[in-house]
Amino acid sequence: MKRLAFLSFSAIAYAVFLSTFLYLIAFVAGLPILPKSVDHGGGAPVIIAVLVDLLLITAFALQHSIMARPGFKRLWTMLVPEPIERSIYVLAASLALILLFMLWQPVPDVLWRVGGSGAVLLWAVFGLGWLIVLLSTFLISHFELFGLKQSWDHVHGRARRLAVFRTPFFYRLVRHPLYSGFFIAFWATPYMTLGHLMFATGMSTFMLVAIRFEERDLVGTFGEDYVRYRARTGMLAPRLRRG
Ligand SMILES: C[S@@+](CC[C@H](N)C(=O)[O-])C[C@H]1O[C@@H](n2cnc3c(N)ncnc32)[C@H](O)[C@@H]1O
Repeated sequence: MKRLAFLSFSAIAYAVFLSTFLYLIAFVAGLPILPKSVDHGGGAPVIIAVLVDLLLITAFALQHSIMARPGFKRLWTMLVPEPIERSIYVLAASLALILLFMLWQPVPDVLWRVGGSGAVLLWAVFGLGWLIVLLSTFLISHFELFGLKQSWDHVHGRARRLAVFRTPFFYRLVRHPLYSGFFIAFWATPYMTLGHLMFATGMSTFMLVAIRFEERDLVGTFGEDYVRYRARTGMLAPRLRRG
């Protein structure tokens, strides 16, 4: 019974994540039909908008960075059941994003506006970024990344498996293709406002910091395999020269 309750919780967390992820795509695209997007809804004075937006990005970054650390997970799983620890993380990350969507204050000053075929090209790059994000989650292990696999295994009485070092497809060339996809999706736009620039800059800074922490953990987990991989692979873009 408890196992099924865990699985239901993980399924709900996954559904919340999926809805949040889809909303994020529309939010960054600035779709005017949304109640709130990076460019629509709200109307605070610029200084208030900048402060609120920076706080929202910082809250998201802190939630993500703290809850992903092995030390935090060790302490946290003394309080919460291990099979749903990842689902709680996924739910917390989604809630931090929902908070950002709700309270985001657009700063509508336009920095660039591209029309015609340039706009089509930029939208295509934007779509490609999201596709890379989604594909990368499946390359690493989509259902494990979003907590479903852990509670599924628990229902079937399977012991928790150790992390496996993988370098499939994009990962052969780039160590963090999922983040590369986010970089592309956040920056490729035919209509860049000051608010969007703040969002893209804040999230990009967070990802660069997150990579430092993640790589430290990955070296701790996979040791020399990861050190050698790091030496031969690009961080966010493929290396042009081998060395
Ligand atoms: C949100 S994913 C991001 C993965 C990577 N930073 C990227 O941008 O593609 C984070 C999880 O992926 C795992 N991970 C990252 N690189 C990995 C690899 N080469 N093999 C296995 N797991 C990896 C980390 O341990 C962490 O649990």
